[in-house]
Amino acid sequence: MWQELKALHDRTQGRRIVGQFKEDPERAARFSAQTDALRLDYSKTLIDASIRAALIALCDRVDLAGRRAAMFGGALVNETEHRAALHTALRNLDGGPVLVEGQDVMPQVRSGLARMQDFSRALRDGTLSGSGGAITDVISIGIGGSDLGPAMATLALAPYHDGPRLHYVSNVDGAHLADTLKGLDPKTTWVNVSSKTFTTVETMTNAHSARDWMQRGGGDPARQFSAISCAGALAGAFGIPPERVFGFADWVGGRYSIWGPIGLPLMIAVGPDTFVEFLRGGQAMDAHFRTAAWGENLPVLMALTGLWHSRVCGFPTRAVLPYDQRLARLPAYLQQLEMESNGKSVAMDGSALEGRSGPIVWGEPGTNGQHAFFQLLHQGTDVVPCEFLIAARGHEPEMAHHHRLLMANCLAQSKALMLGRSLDQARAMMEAQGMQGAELERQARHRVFEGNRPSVTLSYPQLTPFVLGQLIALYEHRVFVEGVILGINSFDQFGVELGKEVATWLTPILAGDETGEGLDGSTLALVDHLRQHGG
Ligand SMILES: O=P(O)(O)OC[C@H]1O[C@](O)(CO)[C@@H](O)[C@@H]1O
Repeated sequence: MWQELKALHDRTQGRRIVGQFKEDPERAARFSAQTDALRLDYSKTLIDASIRAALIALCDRVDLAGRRAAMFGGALVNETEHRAALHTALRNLDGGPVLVEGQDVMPQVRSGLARMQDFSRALRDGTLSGSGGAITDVISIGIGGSDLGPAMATLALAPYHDGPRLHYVSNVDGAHLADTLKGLDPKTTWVNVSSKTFTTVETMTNAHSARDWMQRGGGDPARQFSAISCAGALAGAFGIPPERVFGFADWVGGRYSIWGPIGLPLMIAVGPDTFVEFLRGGQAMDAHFRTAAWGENLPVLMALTGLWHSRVCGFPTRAVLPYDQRLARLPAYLQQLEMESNGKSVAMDGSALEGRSGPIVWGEPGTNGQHAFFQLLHQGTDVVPCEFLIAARGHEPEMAHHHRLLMANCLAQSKALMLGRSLDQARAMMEAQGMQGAELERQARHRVFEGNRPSVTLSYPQLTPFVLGQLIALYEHRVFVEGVILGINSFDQFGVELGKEVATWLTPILAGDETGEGLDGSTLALVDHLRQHGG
C-alpha cells in the first residue's frame, strides 16, 4: 500500500519546496483548504498533485468512508474493548438519533447536558454554596483525559471566564495539590473529582487529601464536592450523593470526553451558553468531516500530510507550535490524544504493525519556543515537520501591535524553515562584515540553513469557543483517519497498564512494608537510595 508513495518520495529527492511556488503560482490556493472558521495551508511541504492523489487513494483503499460511518453510527469500532466511540454524539446538538446496539443515546446525552447546565448555573449564581458562602474557587481533580481537555480549554477560553476561579490538580506529587490549595478558603472552595473509573490512584489520592484539607479548614465536604464518573457507586461510597454525580457512558473514551460531563469544570468557568458554542464548533467540524470531499477535508488532509511525513518521509516527530499563548496546553493535550490513540505496534487484527505508528508529538507556544528549541528545528540533523497555529486577531485590541509581532514571527518561522540560507549567502554575509579566508569559511558554515523543512499552518479569525470546538474536533478526526489508514485501534490504551501495575507493587516496598526481593538490581538500588534519603 505504501510502495507507490515510497516511489513518489524518491522522486522528490533534490526538489525544493520553495521551487514549487515558482513552478505553480497558484500553489498556495491549490494546497490549502478551509471550513467557515479554520484554514489549513499545507503548501509548504513537498506534497505535489500526484503525491496528494496517491495519499487520497489510501482513504478508499481502507474504506475510510465506511469506517467513518461506523464510528458516527455507533458501531463497536473499539474492537478490543467491544465499545462504540461516540464522543460525536455529545455535540450532536441538532442531529437525529444515534443508535448503540439498537438504543438511541441522544435522550441520555440531552438530559446529561441539561443537568450540567443546571448545576453550573447553581454554582455560578450562588444557589449552591459552601459553609462560608458563595463559591469563589473550584478545584477540579483528575488526570489524563479527565484533566487535559478541560484544563487546556479553560486556559484557551480565559477571555470568556465569568464564573468562579478554576484550578486543575492532576499530579500525585503532593506539590501540585499543596501549591493549589495555598491561599484558597476551604469554606468557599468547591472540589470536583473527575475520573471515569473512580479508581485512578493519582486522582483518588488527591481527592482524599483535598477532602481532609476542607474538613480541617471548616469547609463541608458533604456539600462542597461533586464527581464526574461512570462509576456512580464508587463516587457514592466516597461520600458524594447521586445528585452531584455526573455519569457518562462507556462509549466516551477518556481523551475524547471534554464534550460531555468531563467538560463541566469548563462550563462552570465560562457558563453554559459559551460551552454550547464550543459544542457547536465541534458539531460543525463533524459535519465538515462527514461531507467534504477527501481533498477538501481538513481532518483528512491533516492526517494525510502527517502520514506523508512520518510514514513515508520517516520523520519521527512532529512539533505543534501554537502562536497563541492561551493554547499553551494544546501540545500536552495532543500528546495524549495522538500518542495514546496511535502509539501502538499491533494492528487492529493482532498482527504486528508494519512500519512506523503515529509520530511523537511535542511543542510549545510561539514565540517562546523560538528562544529554546528552534535552533534544532532550523539546523539540527533531524527534520521535524512543524504545525503552526495563528489567529488573525487576539482578544486585546489595545495590544494589537503585540499581535502583529506574533503573526510576523509565526509566518517568518515557516518561511525561514522553507527558504533556508545557502553557503554562498552565508559567505556574502561574512564578507560584508569584513571577514576573510579560513575564518570566513568556518564562520559561514555555522550560518548555513539547509531549509526545505516542511510545515503546515492552521489559521483562524480569533480563538473563540466555536473555533476552539472546531479545532479540537479537527484533531480528534485527524487521529481517527491516521488510525484507520495505519490499521490501528485508536480507542484503546493498553500501553498505560503495565507501569501502573508495577507502581502498585513497588509502593509497599518503598514504604518498607515489603522487601524488595526479586527486584532487578537497578530498581532495588534506586529504592534503597530513596529510602535512605527519605523522611
Ligand atoms: O478517568 P480515569 O478513569 O481516572 O482515567 C484517567 C486517564 O487514565 C488513562 O487510563 C491512562 O492512564 C487515560 O486513558 C484516562 O484518560
